[in-house]
Amino acid sequence: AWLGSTPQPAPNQPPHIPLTRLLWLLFTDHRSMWVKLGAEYAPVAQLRIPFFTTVYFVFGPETSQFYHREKSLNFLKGISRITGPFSPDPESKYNATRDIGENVNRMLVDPKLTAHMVDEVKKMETRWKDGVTDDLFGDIFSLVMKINLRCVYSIDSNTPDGARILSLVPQVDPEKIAMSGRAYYNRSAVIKECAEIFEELKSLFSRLYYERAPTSTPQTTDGLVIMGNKFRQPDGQVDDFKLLHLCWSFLFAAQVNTFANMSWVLTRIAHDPILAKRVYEEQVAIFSKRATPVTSSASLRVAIPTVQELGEMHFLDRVLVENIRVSGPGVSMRWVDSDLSFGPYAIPKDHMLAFPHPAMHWNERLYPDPLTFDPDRVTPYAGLDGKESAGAGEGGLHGNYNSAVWGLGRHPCVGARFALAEMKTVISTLVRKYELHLHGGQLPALPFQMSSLYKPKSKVGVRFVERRDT
Ligand code: HEM
Repeated sequence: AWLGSTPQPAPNQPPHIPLTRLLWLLFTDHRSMWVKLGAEYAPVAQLRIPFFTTVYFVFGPETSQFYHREKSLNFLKGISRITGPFSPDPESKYNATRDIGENVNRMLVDPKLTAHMVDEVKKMETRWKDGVTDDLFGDIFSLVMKINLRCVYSIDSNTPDGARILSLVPQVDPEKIAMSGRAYYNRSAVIKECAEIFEELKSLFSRLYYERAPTSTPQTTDGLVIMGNKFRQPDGQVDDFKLLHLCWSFLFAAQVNTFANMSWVLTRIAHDPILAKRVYEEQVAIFSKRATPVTSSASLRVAIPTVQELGEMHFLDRVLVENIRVSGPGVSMRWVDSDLSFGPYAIPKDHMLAFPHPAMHWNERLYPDPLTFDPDRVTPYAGLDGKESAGAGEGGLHGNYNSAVWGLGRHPCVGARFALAEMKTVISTLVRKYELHLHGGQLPALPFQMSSLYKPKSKVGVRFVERRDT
């Protein structure tokens, strides 16, 4: 009955989306699915998903402030309904968000941060044969994980422990698991495998902590030691579960979108010579402003950007953010903790409430020609309802309720500044040294995915041709 029929909603209940309608759009036109459903059902609709729950959807910019600011919408419970069984903490008892923010934002004042990142880029380059990678997204995936382990937890991926962590973490990447068929038809086996990996990771992280803690000073910048100290219990032992949970949540949160966005932007640069020229020219302009200007091609190829210089890369900023907007098919989820209303509609507690990003980010009245990548776009502060965006005038990454690329309101991305620093350092380093050429010349096709940023189905090859002295 759930598949075929559309129940009549109670008077104050929003309309039902027939599951067949959603499935039809999914298979025939997944890119415009949320935009079409938004056009048909905005502002609120419900969908009964067999064996799961009823999900209420709010669509578009008119609902953005309500969704992002409402106190009784539970972010952690929302995530844990999807990925919880495959996480170290199925009941989401420990909220690692604040600790993650504290950990990564502290790194931004480390003067060696960008040098460490550039060093990891160099190691990646040595693995390319004749400057060619046939799997850009794969290479960037491991680059980002290596940078994050090294910069935040001082774990070198070339050590046996680092290499082991690097091989284990992708196996418990909840996004990958949620997109794999096995998570549904062989659920208990997948949960058991995850639990075994979490046990091994827990011992690894705690052992590294105990090895380092005795010789560390109060000024240490080693995030693993700082966090371990924080989780020290009165008996001197570290709460190793919290340490594991934090390390895993951080590695996952810092990985999925950062690596995908960095890879997409490099792919676009390799595909579009005009974009490549604009990105490169901004780099030239920024480095020529140094007290000792970096002007020769040879010195430009090896210069290491400072965090302050990264902040001046405004064009690259717009490229990165525009790419998240275009490449994000994802749906944000919250658990409804207490009964809510939106306009005439009642949204009962103990259900899921979802905000499909495309219904706002690909809304053509807000973003004309929405699927076209255009870094010169300006996102209006006033919504389609004519009302000013809640954050109007505040500025910052989370100030405009028409743009949720970095999250908004009660749950903004705590790693946004770190992610930008990392993406800009890597892209700046590669673009100053190389001209990029995309194999086949075509942007990769986009498969159906529920992930927050698309990952292409097939591998993306890029040739990095070293720039010559001019
Ligand atoms: C391109 C890279 C990134 C993008 C596009 C991105 C995007 C987002 C978005 C849209 C949200 C809000 C989700 C929602 O409302 O449901 C979010 C939350 C979050 N992000 Fe990011 N993120 C990125 C990188 C990072 C990094 C590098 C870290 C950590 C180092 C991080 C940590 C987090 C955390 C912990 C939250 C949850 C915040 C909370 O509990 O309120 N993110 N991110």
